[in-house]
Amino acid sequence: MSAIIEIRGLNRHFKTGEEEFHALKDIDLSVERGECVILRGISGSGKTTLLSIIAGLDHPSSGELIVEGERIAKLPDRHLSRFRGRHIGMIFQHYNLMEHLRVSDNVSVPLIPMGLTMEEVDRRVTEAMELANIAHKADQNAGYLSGGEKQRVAIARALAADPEIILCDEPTANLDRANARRFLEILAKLHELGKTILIATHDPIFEELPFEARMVEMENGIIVGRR
Ligand SMILES: Nc1ncnc2c1ncn2[C@@H]1O[C@H](COP(=O)(O)OP(=O)(O)OP(=O)(O)O)[C@@H](O)[C@H]1O
Repeated sequence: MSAIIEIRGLNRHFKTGEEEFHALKDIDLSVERGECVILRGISGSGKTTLLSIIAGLDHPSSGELIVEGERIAKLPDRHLSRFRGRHIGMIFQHYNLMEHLRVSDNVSVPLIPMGLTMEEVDRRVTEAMELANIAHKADQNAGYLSGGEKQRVAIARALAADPEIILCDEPTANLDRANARRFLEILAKLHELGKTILIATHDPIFEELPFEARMVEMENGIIVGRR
């Protein structure tokens, strides 16, 4: 296996007035292709900051980050968004759906810049909705869905471009336990498909994942434990 994400000596400082806040401190993390990594830690430990940097939504203050062989912090913005669109799917706690649009339209959004034929867009959207168990709501407006269904639309949207890497930030925070368990089942399917998955969470339900995952504990911007 080769590392799909390689992080070495990564730091992130934020300037707040005169103060400098050190949100990530000397992070080393190597994630193999097809691996599932659970980043755990209390609120404020740096999980979201780390995921945002891996997604190229934020930049490290120093250190090295290589994703799919690219030093992404060095990519110009235009290339970075294309890179992200192709390689990274993101599932966040707030789903950011376009509520007045149909489920299938929401799922097709990441495919728009890819210049695909209508048939190819339809094929990918249908496949992603089936994988995320939301195909039966394809024509419904996203605004009328339940919380669990909205999340499944967000999952389908993250999968539409068939990215190798899936990043999830507190994905079960707004779900009841039954929907959280359904989310674990979808993750198991993605794992079987060989996706590389990183999840930031403090939800103990991830102890029940039906496949092997690596636990990485964060505290105050530092990785304090791994297993
Ligand atoms: N843009 C910013 N400016 C200043 N401080 C920031 C900024 N972004 C994050 N931080 C700080 O960095 C620390 C880590 O935040 P982060 O959101 O990564 O934590 P987290 O572990 O994901 O927490 P949660 O579980 O609550 O989402 C926090 O103390 C936060 O206030």
